[in-house]
Amino acid sequence: MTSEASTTTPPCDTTPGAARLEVGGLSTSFATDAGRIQSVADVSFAIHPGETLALVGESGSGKSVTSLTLMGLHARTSQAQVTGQAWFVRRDGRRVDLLAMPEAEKRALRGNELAMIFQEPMTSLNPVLTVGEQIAESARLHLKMDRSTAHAHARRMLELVEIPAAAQRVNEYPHQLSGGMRQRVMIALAMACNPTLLIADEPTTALDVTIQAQILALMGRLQKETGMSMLFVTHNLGVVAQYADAVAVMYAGRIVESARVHDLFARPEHPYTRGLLACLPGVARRQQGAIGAGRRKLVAIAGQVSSPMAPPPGCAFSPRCASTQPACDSAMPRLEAIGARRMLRCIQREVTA
Ligand SMILES: Nc1ncnc2c1ncn2[C@@H]1O[C@H](COP(=O)(O)OP(=O)(O)OP(=O)(O)O)[C@@H](O)[C@H]1O
Repeated sequence: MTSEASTTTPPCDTTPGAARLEVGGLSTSFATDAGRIQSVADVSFAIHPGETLALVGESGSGKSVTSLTLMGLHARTSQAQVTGQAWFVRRDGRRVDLLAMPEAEKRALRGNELAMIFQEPMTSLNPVLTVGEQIAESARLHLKMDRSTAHAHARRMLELVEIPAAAQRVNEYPHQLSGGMRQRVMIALAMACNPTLLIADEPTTALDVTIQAQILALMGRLQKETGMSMLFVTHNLGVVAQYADAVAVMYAGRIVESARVHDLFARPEHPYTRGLLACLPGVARRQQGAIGAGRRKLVAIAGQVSSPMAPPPGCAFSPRCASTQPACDSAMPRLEAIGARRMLRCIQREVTA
């Protein structure tokens, strides 16, 4: 652990009580044969009602671990150790800490007010139940519907996610559906109890580009209609530019920068964010009014992410940072508020300001 670990960042929202979810100083570590690894450290962000926060970062940066920690879905065998807070405003207005609540209470929230969809629906759909039975089961459990009302609800949900011939599909098994249809079923299942927060972990990555666009458009429409908030995990900044309201950039288990999407694309502050945006084709940047965006070539950031087993003593990005200086290697910079809904973890700004 680094010197910063003892001083965690408080929830980062500037208007207390306005957010649907306020995460503060969330850290998750796992026991492995080679020792305990810190997969996520001091993660803080806020999601407002009806808004989408995109969590972006390279593979292994801790996006999925953050989502699974919020849902309380780590396998028991992983011996996950979690600290921090995640204040969630329930439908009845009560503010509860997702990380501190008893498992039974959490189970009642999951699939109800709090739902999640994954990249590969086959891992979460039950292969031996029809898609209708799966949606109906959730409606019976959480909405206390009787059998026939729940079955009718399942069909309506399939219609809502624009599955053609829903009356017939409701009686089919997951393996009878295409990848895009299965992802729609996952969304129907997640939406069955009208969640107020949906966590979507790379929900379209496994699909081809046309189907991806359809699914993203569908999710955008459902969000508008229901007013739910969304945590959208992705490594695709083009998707962020088009669909998210706010964005938090993760690097090696930590948030390095967060902002409203337009602000981040127009004025990226962290050298890592600048590197990521340089990798983005001009069209997505222009959509967000990014300064000086042209038809850029895709550029990869040189170097590799440090191993979570052996993190560097200071800023984890320092070994790859073009503007690093000696102070960057002495202590992990803190995530600091630098404006309305803007956070930055970098000492460069203090030095150059
Ligand atoms: N159960 C576990 N036990 C040990 N290490 C884990 C466990 N789950 C995740 N990790 C490690 O935590 C780190 C973060 O993983 P995570 O899956 O959150 O990354 P990610 O940003 O979601 O990547 P991707 O985009 O590839 O899904 C990685 O180094 C991963 O190997």
